[in-house]
Amino acid sequence: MAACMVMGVLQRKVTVLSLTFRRHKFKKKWATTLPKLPSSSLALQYFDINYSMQFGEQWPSIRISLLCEQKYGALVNNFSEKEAVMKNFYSSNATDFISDAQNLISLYTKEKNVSDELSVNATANLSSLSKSKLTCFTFSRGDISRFPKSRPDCFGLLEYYLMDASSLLPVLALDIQHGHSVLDLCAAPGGKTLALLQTNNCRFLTANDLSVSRCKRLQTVMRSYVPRDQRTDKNVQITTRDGRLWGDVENSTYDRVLVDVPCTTDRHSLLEEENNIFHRMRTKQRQMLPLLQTELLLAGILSTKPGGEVVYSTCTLSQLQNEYVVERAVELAASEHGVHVEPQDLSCFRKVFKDTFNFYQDCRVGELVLPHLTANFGPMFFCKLLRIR
Ligand SMILES: C[S@@+](CC[C@H](N)C(=O)[O-])C[C@H]1O[C@@H](n2cnc3c(N)ncnc32)[C@H](O)[C@@H]1O
Repeated sequence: MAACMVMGVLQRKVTVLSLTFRRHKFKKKWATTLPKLPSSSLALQYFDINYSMQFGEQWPSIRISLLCEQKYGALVNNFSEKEAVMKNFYSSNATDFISDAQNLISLYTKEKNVSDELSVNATANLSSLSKSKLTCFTFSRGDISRFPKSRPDCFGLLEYYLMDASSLLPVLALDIQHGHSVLDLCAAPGGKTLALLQTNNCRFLTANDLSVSRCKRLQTVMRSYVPRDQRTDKNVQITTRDGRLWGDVENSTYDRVLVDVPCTTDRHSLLEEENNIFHRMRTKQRQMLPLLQTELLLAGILSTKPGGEVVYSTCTLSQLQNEYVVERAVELAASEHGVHVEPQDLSCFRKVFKDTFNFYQDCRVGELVLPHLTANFGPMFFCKLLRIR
């Protein structure tokens, strides 16, 4: 009897031990077979696989540029006392890349054979570019000088906003004309919103972003750069709605819509661990990006008036998030909503901004700025759609 009890206790111990042993064994195996790579390394692995296929022999050059320090431009605040700061920029050998392009445009339009080569659409784009009031200084190709931190002018407004200069290309492509109503669907933290206001052409601007905390940053940008009388409730409205639903709320309303979507933010993903979309816990969210982007672009299309224009932009090189999204949204707008939009030819941007940016030559729709060691801006994809009806 006593022997039986001892055997029973021993058996239970052995069972418990073996269970415990198995659990530890499993844990150990899990830990050794799945090393915790930093999110930035996962991003690099992912880009190496996908972008080497997409860009072929150009990939090593883009890759090294993405891993090196990004170049900035200084968007001059047209609302500030800007003369002194502009003089300083010129004396430090920076130039305004937009006025450089405008000089090229006037040369092109004088050379009759060059303007004959351009489509009607491209000629219209050039004509609106030549009237742009935006001013953004950059250092020339190969010059890696940096701009100092912006300071307030005598009225307390900051004199310039530092940003990737290629971020201005979607704003320039949007071609805001006097009296236009404008929607910036994914606006925070507000670099492009600020540029939209700098055109001084918006009759009314709605800046929306789903994130409340990022909208607070947008409000800070507005307060730091835009005088109070230019951001009254009559001029500017800041909202925090889900942009995907915008088409239901304000259908066919705006002359111009900017859809600057969340994406894999390739440069950020390679260099920063914080808020990295390649974190293992965010895999699903990353995989869902093309769907979210398509829904946002579709909402942007629906909220544009017939005859109005939408610009879609990202800061990724990914074809899945760029051209494919545009093509899918164009299809869905027609099939599900009977709304017709046409991608516009922006190849003239490649011509007139070639001294500042390095463009990819083979996009099916839209234009893509590729990072390059001598002009380390981008990535920036932008595509303009004209709503026909
Ligand atoms: C690339 S950032 C926009 C950058 C901004 N345009 C700028 O130039 O400063 C994308 C933004 O989309 C916002 N977003 C994400 N999902 C959204 C949604 N469903 N509706 C509206 N905004 C969204 C994010 O909070 C993020 O601020």
